[in-house]
Amino acid sequence: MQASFTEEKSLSLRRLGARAVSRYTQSLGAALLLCCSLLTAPVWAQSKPNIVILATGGTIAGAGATAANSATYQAAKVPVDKLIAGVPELKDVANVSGEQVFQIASESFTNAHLITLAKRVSALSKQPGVDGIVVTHGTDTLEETAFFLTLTVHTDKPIVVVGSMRPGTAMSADGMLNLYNAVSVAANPTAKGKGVLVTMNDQIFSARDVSKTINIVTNAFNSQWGALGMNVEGKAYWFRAPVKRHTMNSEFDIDKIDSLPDVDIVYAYGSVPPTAYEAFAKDKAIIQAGTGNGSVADRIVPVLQSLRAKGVQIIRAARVPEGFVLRNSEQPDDKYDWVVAHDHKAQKARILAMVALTKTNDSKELQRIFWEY
Ligand SMILES: NC(=O)C[C@H](N)C(=O)O
Repeated sequence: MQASFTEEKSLSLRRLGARAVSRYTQSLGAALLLCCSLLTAPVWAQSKPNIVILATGGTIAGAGATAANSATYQAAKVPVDKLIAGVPELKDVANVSGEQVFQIASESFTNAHLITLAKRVSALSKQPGVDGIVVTHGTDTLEETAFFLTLTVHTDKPIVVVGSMRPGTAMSADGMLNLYNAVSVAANPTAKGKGVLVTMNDQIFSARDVSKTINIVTNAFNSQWGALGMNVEGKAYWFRAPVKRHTMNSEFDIDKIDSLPDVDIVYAYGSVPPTAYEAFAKDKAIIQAGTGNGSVADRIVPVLQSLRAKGVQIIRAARVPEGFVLRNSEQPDDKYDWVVAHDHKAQKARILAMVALTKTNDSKELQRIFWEY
């Protein structure tokens, strides 16, 4: 049956509309296809971040005689270019370059090493062509170096410190995946502004409160406050963020620090003698890793009061692995003009005290700094 004019007109309008809709759909589809192809372009086609690896030695650069030697090896043997060559997948996540700053086991780090490394990190972080920095480091003092960097390097670019518990020559060596995780995190924009990070055993820790707590397994690093997140197959999953001051929000700047004052640690125990404290009488500060809540033996109190009277700052930390030292609990800190280290273990308290003493020798200012960092 022939359709009437009106019907024909409406029919053609419908056809026009349908054609327009299908053309629009086709062009929309093409546009979407183009966007998707750009988004899923092969990794090499996307511009990748530039990450610099500063190598300092440690077990991650270690070598053992056989694959069974996971604990018997020599640290600080493998140069940075071989570390990078050993993980070809790094080029999938970043444009990587390497510098050999030192080649030492980290138990041999000194204050001079800390300053040299931090100044290099600071200089690199100021270069527009550098998007992130990875520091490979021995695990023994990794936490101290990472904390020093987070206190003194003014950048929001990701800085990630990484090590390994087994040499690359061992079965189930952990260094390669640790390095891949570290570069992935340093290349990840979501890692910006979180302070210096430590990646070990797939976890991402804050440099502030991570410590090596076990000395012969690959999950050697822990924080009593937990990891910030995890890195799995090159992707970071965050669950927490730091609340203490660091990097851009720090009042300390490595570009203005050329030396560090003497601060040493006394490890307290039943019958600890006064000589352990008097040995450091010329220091700017003595950290006591005290029993329990940072307690001080009654025979040691007058020794510390005498040292304080000579200008030595007394800082009470605890040898207990978890918890934090409360001011005036069991010890009259206000009366004796002592400082408490808050939740910092003695080795971290020493780093913070050295940095703080480059700016102040006032015990009330020191206490503020221990609350805030
Ligand atoms: N796993 C390690 O890296 C231990 C070594 N002693 C170091 O700190 O350099």
